[in-house]
This record gives sequence, structure tokens and C-alpha cells, in this order.
Amino acid sequence: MAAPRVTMEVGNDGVAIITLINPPVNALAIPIVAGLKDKFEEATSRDDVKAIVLTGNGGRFSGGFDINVFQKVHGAGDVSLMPDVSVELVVNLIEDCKKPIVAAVEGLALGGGLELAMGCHARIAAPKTQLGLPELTLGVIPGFGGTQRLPRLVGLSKAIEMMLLSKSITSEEGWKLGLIDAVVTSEELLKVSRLWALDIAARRKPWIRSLHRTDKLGSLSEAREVLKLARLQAKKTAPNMPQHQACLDVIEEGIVHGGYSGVLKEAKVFKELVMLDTSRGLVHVFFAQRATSKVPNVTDIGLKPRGVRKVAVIGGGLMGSGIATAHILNNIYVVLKEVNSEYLLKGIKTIEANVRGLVTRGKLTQDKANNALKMLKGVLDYSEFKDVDMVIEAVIESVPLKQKIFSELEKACPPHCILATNTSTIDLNIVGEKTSSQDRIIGAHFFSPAHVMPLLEIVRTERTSAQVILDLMTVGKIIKKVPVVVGNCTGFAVNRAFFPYSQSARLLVSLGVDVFRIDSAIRSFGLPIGPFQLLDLAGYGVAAATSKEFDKAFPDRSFQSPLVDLLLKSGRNGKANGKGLYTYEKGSKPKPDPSVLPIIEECRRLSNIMPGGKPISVTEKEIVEMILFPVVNESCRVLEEGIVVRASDLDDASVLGMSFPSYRGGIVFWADAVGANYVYTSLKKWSQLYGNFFKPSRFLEERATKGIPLVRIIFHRFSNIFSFVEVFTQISS
Ligand SMILES: C[C@H](O)CC(=O)SCCNC(=O)CCNC(=O)[C@H](O)C(C)(C)COP(=O)(O)OP(=O)(O)OC[C@H]1O[C@@H](n2cnc3c(N)ncnc32)[C@H](O)[C@@H]1OP(=O)(O)O
Repeated sequence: MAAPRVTMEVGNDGVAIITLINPPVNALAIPIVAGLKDKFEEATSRDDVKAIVLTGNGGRFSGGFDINVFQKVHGAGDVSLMPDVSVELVVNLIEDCKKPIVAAVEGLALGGGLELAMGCHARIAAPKTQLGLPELTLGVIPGFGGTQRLPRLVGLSKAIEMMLLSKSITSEEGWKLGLIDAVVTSEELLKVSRLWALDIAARRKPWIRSLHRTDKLGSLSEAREVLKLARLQAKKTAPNMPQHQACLDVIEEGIVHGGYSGVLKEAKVFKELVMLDTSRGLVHVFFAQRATSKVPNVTDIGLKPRGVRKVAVIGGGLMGSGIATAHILNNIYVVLKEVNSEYLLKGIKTIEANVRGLVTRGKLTQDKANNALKMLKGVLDYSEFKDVDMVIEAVIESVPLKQKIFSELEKACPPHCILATNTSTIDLNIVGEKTSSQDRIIGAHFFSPAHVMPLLEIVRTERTSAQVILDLMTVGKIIKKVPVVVGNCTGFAVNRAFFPYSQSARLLVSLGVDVFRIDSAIRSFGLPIGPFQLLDLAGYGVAAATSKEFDKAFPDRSFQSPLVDLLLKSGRNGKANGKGLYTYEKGSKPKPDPSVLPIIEECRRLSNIMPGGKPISVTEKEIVEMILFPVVNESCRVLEEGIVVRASDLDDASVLGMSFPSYRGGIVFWADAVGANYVYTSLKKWSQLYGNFFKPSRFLEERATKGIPLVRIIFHRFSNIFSFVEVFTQISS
């Protein structure tokens, strides 16, 4: 790939076109920033240049500052690696330039990209260009003057919404708001921008420095009211993230003391935020998410994805209807098969309700909803299966039933058809045992609700073909999931790594710790709900069934708690029957139910593991660690067995599938931040006190004693199996 560079061409009309070239998104890498400074200095000093147009190569203006530099800053712990762009380039060389500068924006202008454009004296955009300041998703605030210029261009409330929610808008909306001066076709973009720049030079169009504007900010008291509301909202929605309040403080500085003062404070606060763990975690997740689309021997061997136009879903229960919904919403034709018309009707009704729910929440237009529902057909036999490209089986977890279905599918479907199962526990080799199509059998493990949750675990066996894996990855992206390819084992990657999560919570209860205190500690750590509220939500029947699978697979480290059986015996089944550990009333938050306390006492009596018969005394921090370190321990086994391609895949999957807080970077990244040795010594201590459940794995012990971070693994695939070699050099995850 050619080195990132900035070019300049001066036309006969006296307009210098400065172009960013750094595919694929023209990220503002260090050489680009240096190149921009050079070119703007040159254009300013040349007598033959009357005006300047700034644009991006390849149909994309810029995806913002190069996020790789953040990783370098984090690795080196040295914030001075960040170049001075805000004052030196955007204020001095662009906004205060004595020649007019117009940004010609196409495709996308995000983060630093949009900030450069806002420093220009006008912005012309191609249709449907994506405009936004998503820096808060990386744990920082806009750092090239965006916190100051965006409110001055679109108004305070809209700017706050765009920054705090990292919400981008189109160029058409930008034009209505005043962020964009004109929307023109892609073909006309450069021509119109040149003329616009010349018009500014000749004073036929206004020469506007955004930072100097105040007309859209409203009065000081109005602005303070807007900021106050935004602070309250951010406190609720982003309690553990400092960048939201910091962003509002910096905006306020500019309103009270002027834009330039705001720019200076912004630069200072940016540098503080980029060094925090929040930014480290979020930047890690950004790259982790992109890394999942690179699977050795699948995506790097020249295969082309085959189109998937028609999908059959077998089973119209909660999972099957969610899966069908996800496909029809993305224009993939779905045949839903059920065993009788009653179940089929129920499945179709659930899908309709899913789609209607999105319309009610404003996430889908009525038109799109109607079109989506036209992509669905219910059937009771296999006659429609003769031309399907993929089948996803989503029936109950019964081995004989699944085996029967897959041998029927082999006859009913064309030979190219992908045969996928949504099982969450059963070994895929067993599912496909009665077929001779093992190369087409694959796991498509969705998380409930399947049309909402972003993770798709793609489970491969030793025999699944690379083409089938690639095809499912491609469909996954079309239906807006993040596909993570994992190996075949009980629970696959996410449920396997997190099976100790609920077990350790139940173990703590048996040791005398309060159920609701446990949930509250986990919520404060950053998960949306605690393990017991999750138990209520999943239902105790499901919990009992999955526990059995894990007890069977990992008897050496499974904790048998009587709690779920006792709850079931008392007529409770969680949220589903309105009777759980919490009480559920329409319109109010779940409340702890004091009437469960005798059941919990009985559970402790039966477990009989409290040392000396007395409840153990633990801090909130210890509660979190005693629940999550066993998850880290199991994650180590998942890494050692090569169930994931790379450690960061497990980070990504933990964030998307288990709602592990993204600002902590995912389960493995967090464990490394805490320190493998600390995790190991804690688990060792607890295993001596409370038994084998906490016993550190071989992999963790080795990492901890050798001082190697858990993340440092490179996987190679030999024949069709993952295995790994350790490396002792730093690699990017
Ligand atoms: C000081 C400033 O205020 C600070 C900043 O500007 S911070 C940066 C703010 N910008 C952002 O957050 C945008 C981040 N990027 C994105 O959201 C998306 O990549 C996008 C919408 C630009 C493009 O999406 P899409 O077409 O799906 O491509 P996607 O796979 O995400 O990215 C393509 C490649 O570009 C890279 N990339 C995208 N934006 C990048 C950036 N700002 N810096 C470095 N690399 C970037 C990705 O890592 C990926 O690399 P890979 O192919 O090696 O994996």
C-alpha cells in the first residue's frame, strides 16, 4: 500500500486542490497531518493561489484522526506522540488563513475529518455524506476544535446530541442545520467547491470563521439550562465514563469565555482523557471488532462469498422468530417452517410484533416494515426448501430431533445450501452425525433477542468448509451482526467463558453474601444487570438445563447450587411468571423481593459451605473479583484450546454477547489491566479457602508466573484445526 500523503495541484483558475490520500478512509495519520501543514503553508505563500479546496481521495473525505496513534500513546504511555493539530493547523493555518478555504466533502467526514472541514470557510458536500463526531466512543472528546465549532454551526442542543450519542447525520440534514453550505452531485463537487472558494475570495460569498460565531448559541442562561439537562442525562446513561461530562465542561468553557479559550481547554482535556483506562479499553474494542473479520485460512485465501438470497428458518419460537426478523429486515427472503399451523401462526405473530416494535420505537419506517414483512413466508413442509441458500435450525435442544432434521435437510435442500444450527450447547459433530454433509454444517449462534443483539457466534467444526464459514460471515454482516468465528465445544466461546459467572454468584450466596448486594456490585462495575436479575430474565428452567450441560462437561470445576431447584419448587420461574428474586410491576423497575430470603437461607443450609457456619465478609471489589476472575480463568482455557482465533475476539464477544462494559475493553483486556498475576494469586487463595471451583487453570498459572499478558497469542491453523503458538514479542491484538 502506498504511503499516506497529501497532494496539491494548482489550477489555471488559481485554486489549489489539497487532497488527503490514505486509503481506505483517509485517516489523519501523522504524515498526513505534517503533509497538510506543508501544503497549507505552501498554498498560503504562493502568489498564483487565490483560494484553496480541501478534499479526500477515493470518495471519502476522512474517517478522522488515525486511531492507531491512540494505541501508540497507550502503549508508550506518552501523550506527546499526539501532534498539535487544533491550534497549529486548524486555527492558524486553516481558519485564520488569509486565503479562503472550502472543504469538498464526500462519503464520510468523521471526527477529526469533520473538524478539519468545520475549520474551513465553507463546506460543500456530496449527497448522503456521513457527518459526525464519534470521539466519545473512543473515550475521548473531539480534539481538533469540534466541541467549539459544531455548536456554533448547528446549535447547542443538536451538537450535544451528535457528540454525546456519537450520532452522525447526512449531508442533507447537515445542510438544513447549517453545517453544510450546499449539497451537490459527486461529479460537480470539485467544480462547485472551486467556484465557491473563488466567490469567497471575491467577497461574493461570506467568509465565515466558525469559531467566531455566536448566533446559534442562544443566551448564556439558555445554554446553561441545556448543559444542565445534558449533564443529568449523561449521568444516567454513561455513569462510569468521564468523557461525557468532560465534553460538556469544555463546551461550556467556550460559551462562557469564547471559542478560542474553549479550543485550548479542549486540547488539555483531550490529552488527559486519552491517557485514561476508558480510552484504552474503547480503542482496544474498536480494533478488536475489526479484527474479527480476518480469519486465517478463510478470509485470506482468495475465496469470494456466494450470495445468500433465500433462507429457511426451522422453528418459530423466540430464537427462530428473532433470527427470521433479522433477515427480513435486511432484505433476505425467509421461509419459516413449523410443525403445525398453530405454532406457525404464533411464530409469524412474534415476527410481526418484532417488526412493529421497531416502528413504535422509531427505529424503522412503516414502509420499510411493510416491505420486510413481504419477505416472509410460513410453511409446514420442505417443498420451499429446494432453492434455499441457507437453513438455520432453531428448534429445542434435543439431539435426536436435530439429527432427524439435518438428515431430512440433506435431501430437501440443494447441494450448495449452508446447513446451520442455532444450538447453544450441543456438539455440532453430533448434530450432523447422521448426514454426509459435515462440510456444510456450521453453528449460527445468535443471542436473544436475535433481531437486536449484535453478536453472531459462527461455530466451525474441523470439517466445516472455509467457503461456508465465509458465506455465513458475509450474511452476518448483511444482517448487521458482528460475526465472530469460534471453535466447537460445550457453550462455544461466550457461554463457555461465562458459565462460571452465574455459578460464582450462586457460590457467593451459599457463602452468605446477599443476593441483591451481588447484583448491585456487578451493576456498579458496569454490566447492565447483575447475575440474579439475569437469572430471573432467562427463567429458571433454562438455567437448570444449561447448568446440567456445564456440570456434565466440566465436572471438575462446576459448583452445584441448590438455589434454582429451590426457587422452582417454590413456584417461581423468574420474570416469565412474575415471580423471581425480584418483583415485577408494569411501568416500574424490578424490586428485590424480601419473601425469597427464607429460600436463600434454606439454600445456604443445604450447601453448608460457610466457614464456621458464618457468612463470609467481603467488600464490593471482592464480590466483583470473585464473580469475574473465574470467568477470566475459563477464558484462559478457551484461549488455550484455540476456541477463538485471537484473544481480542473473546473481548469483542464478551462486550457484544454478555454486555461486558466496552470501556473496560472486554474480559481478557480487563484481566490484563488488572494483572494476570493478581487474578492468579486471588484465585489460588480462594481455591484453598472454598474449593476447586476457583482453581487457576494451567494457562493462567503459566502466564502469571512468566509475567506474560493473556492477550499475547498468535493462532495458526493447521489443516482445519486452530492451534496456537505463544509469542514473547509485543503484538497488536
Ligand atoms: C482529535 C480527533 O477529534 C480524534 C479523532 O478524530 S478520533 C477518530 C474519530 N473517527 C472515528 O471514530 C471513525 C472510526 N471509523 C469508523 O467508524 C469506520 O471505520 C468508518 C465508518 C470510517 C468506515 O467503516 P467501514 O467502511 O465499515 O470500514 P471499517 O472496517 O470500519 O474500517 C476500514 C479500515 O479503516 C480503519 N479505520 C477506520 N477509521 C479509522 C481511523 N480513524 N483511524 C485509523 N484507522 C481507521 C479500520 O481500522 C479498518 O482497518 P482494517 O481494514 O485494517 O481492519
